[in-house]
Amino acid sequence: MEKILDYAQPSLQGVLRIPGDKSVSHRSIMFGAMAEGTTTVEGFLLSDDCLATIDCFQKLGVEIEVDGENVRIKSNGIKAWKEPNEILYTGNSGTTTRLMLGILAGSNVSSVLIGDESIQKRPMKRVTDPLKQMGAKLIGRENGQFTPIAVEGTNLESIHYQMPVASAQVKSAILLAALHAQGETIVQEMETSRDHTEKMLQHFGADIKVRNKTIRLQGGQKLTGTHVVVPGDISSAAFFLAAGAIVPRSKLTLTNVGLNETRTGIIDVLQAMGANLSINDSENTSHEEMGTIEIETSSLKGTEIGGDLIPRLIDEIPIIALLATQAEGKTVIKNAEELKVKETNRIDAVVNELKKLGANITATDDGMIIEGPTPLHGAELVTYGDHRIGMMGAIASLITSSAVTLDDPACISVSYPNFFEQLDSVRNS
Ligand SMILES: O=C(O)C1=C[C@@H](OP(=O)(O)O)[C@@H](O)[C@H](O)C1
Ligand SMILES: C=C(OP(=O)(O)O)C(=O)O
Repeated sequence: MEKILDYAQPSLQGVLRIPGDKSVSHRSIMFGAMAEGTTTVEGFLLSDDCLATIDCFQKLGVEIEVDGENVRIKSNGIKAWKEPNEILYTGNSGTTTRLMLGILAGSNVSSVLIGDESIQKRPMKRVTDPLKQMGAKLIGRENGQFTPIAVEGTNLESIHYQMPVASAQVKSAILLAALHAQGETIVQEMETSRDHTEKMLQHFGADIKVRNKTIRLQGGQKLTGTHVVVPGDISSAAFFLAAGAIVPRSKLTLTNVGLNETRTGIIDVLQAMGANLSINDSENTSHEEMGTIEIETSSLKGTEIGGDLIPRLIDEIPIIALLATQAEGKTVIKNAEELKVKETNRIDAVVNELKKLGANITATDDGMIIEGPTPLHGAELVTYGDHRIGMMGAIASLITSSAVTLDDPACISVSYPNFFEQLDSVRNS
């Protein structure tokens, strides 16, 4: 059902505790299911994508109890999983689909993976190709390019793999397969992508070496159940960082924000644009860095975003584009062609929807160019079923001169189920 967002010149004030990181939440379940013993998770993100991951492992016979944001996983390790008698449904989640392929390849069960309409269009060959080189038995639509994909768990060999694309999902699928393969696997990245898998492997007791964008992992290592504290998701925080910067008379404090440096590109961009923000990174209860960020209404200037910054903010580009519409001068986003294979083609979706609001924005082959500042007006926006496009539209509505209609606000629960509740809690008027 559509949602009409009609806010009369609001300001934003208050404190928000940012909900759990989606990438770390997925991995906490996956690692807990592969490990021997009990794993307890604190701050788990109860979003549609992460619930899809839980559902897949429950179908594999892993005992998982969810009590609010606390999750308990009991497993006797990957060899104890049972063959699922149902298809594993990965919903809208690229992370679930791609990482599961790596994990299942080295298990001793046979299974079939399928996702929603968006997942069925997203490229899987980037994962199935290296996994097949490791000996994985995978059969997917169009030669392993798309789901549904059937996986027959088998004994895997190690691989020396030069990543052709900066993708943490590809890297993680290979590393998780490598854990159950024979010999040492080496993965070389062109640009450093998020390293939650590497950090969590260490946290669960594995020996992994990372140096100069080269990762080495010896196969046959056992993981041991442990306690995981999930930091808040900086990709979710990004929407409120942007809102705090562009909505007049605003000041927001965001607590519990994950500050892993492979994810903090949004902070670098806000600083380059001249935003009024401060970070206190003294909270230290997780194996991942976390802290509090304060942001105030800011005068922004355009900036250039490309190169190795892109993987550090890939999911934040929709909201950065909105920021850029309010910045003085030109913002150029380049080397971001990966946006075309996300939940939807995010270059086209961002450009189409921001244009409807009156933005001066042009799509390029590998990104977009935005000229600002431009006053924005209301319009009927399409989310394309993409949570990040939906949240970009909702934040834009805080500064539009008239109402914004979102066709499918429900898609936001893929990563941020309490987004509107949190927005209402800091919004005056
Ligand atoms: O590994 C992960 O948890 C993710 C990796 C990124 O995707 P790619 O690996 O396709 O870049 C990111 O866009 C996605 O939201 C989550
Ligand atoms: C791209 C995203 O997630 P996934 O690839 O897991 O669907 C995202 O959350 O923006």
